[in-house]
Amino acid sequence: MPPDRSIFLIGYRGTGKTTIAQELAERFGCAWADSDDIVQTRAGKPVADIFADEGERFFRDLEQAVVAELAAGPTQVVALGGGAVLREASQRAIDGMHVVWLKATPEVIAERLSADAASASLRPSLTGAGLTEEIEQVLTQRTPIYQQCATLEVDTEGRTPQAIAAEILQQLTAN
Ligand SMILES: Nc1ncnc2c1ncn2[C@@H]1O[C@H](COP(=O)(O)OP(=O)(O)OP(=O)(O)O)[C@@H](O)[C@H]1O
Ligand SMILES: O=C(O)C1=C[C@@H](O)[C@@H](O)[C@H](O)C1
Ligand SMILES: [Mg+2]
Repeated sequence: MPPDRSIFLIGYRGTGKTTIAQELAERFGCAWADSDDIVQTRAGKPVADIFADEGERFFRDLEQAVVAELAAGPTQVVALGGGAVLREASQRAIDGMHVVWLKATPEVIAERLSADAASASLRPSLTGAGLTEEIEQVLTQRTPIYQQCATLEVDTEGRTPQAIAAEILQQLTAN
C-alpha cells in the first residue's frame, strides 16, 4: 500500500537518502524521486558544474523550486539533497509530510563519500576545507535544522539499506 503522505528523506551527504528512497519505494509499491537528479536534469549538468559555473546560490534557488514542486506533487518517496532543508521555504513546504532524518557520524560519512564514485560530480566542496573538517563543521551547523524538520530519526550506521528501509516502513505503518 502506498504511504498516506509523501516521505521526504533528509540528512547529510552520504547518509543514504538516494539509496534508501529506492528501497522504501519498492516496499511501499510507489514512485520515488531525487531532488538532485531533477536539478541536474533541468540544469543540464552535474551539481559540481552548477557550483563551478553559476555558484551555490543558483543551485539552491533551483533546488528550492524543485522541493516546492515535489511537496505539492503526488504521494511518493523523495530523496532530498543534503542541504535542501536549509531554505526556510523548503522547511515549510515539507511540513506535514513524513520527514525521515537519516543519521551517521562524520567518520562514517567521510568513508562513504570517499568510496562513492558519484562524489566528484555530485558533491562539490561546501566550505573549501578538507573533507573531514567540512563534514564536522557543516553537520554541526545543520543538525538543529534536520532535527527540527524530522518526524522520524533513523541511525544508519552498521546497517544495510534494506534493514533501514524495513525499519522506516515499520515505523510509518505502525499506527
Ligand atoms: N546503510 C549504508 N551502509 C553502507 N553504505 C551506504 C549505506 N547507505 C548508503 N551507502 C553508500 O553511501 C554512498 C552515498 O549514498 P547516497 O548517495 O544514497 O547518499 P545521499 O544521502 O543520497 O547523499 P547526497 O546528499 O550527497 O545525495 C553510496 O556509495 C551508497 O552506496
Ligand atoms: O549537503 C549539501 O549541501 C549537498 C548535498 C548533495 O545532495 C547535493 O545536493 C549538493 O552537493 C549539496
Ligand atoms: Mg542523494
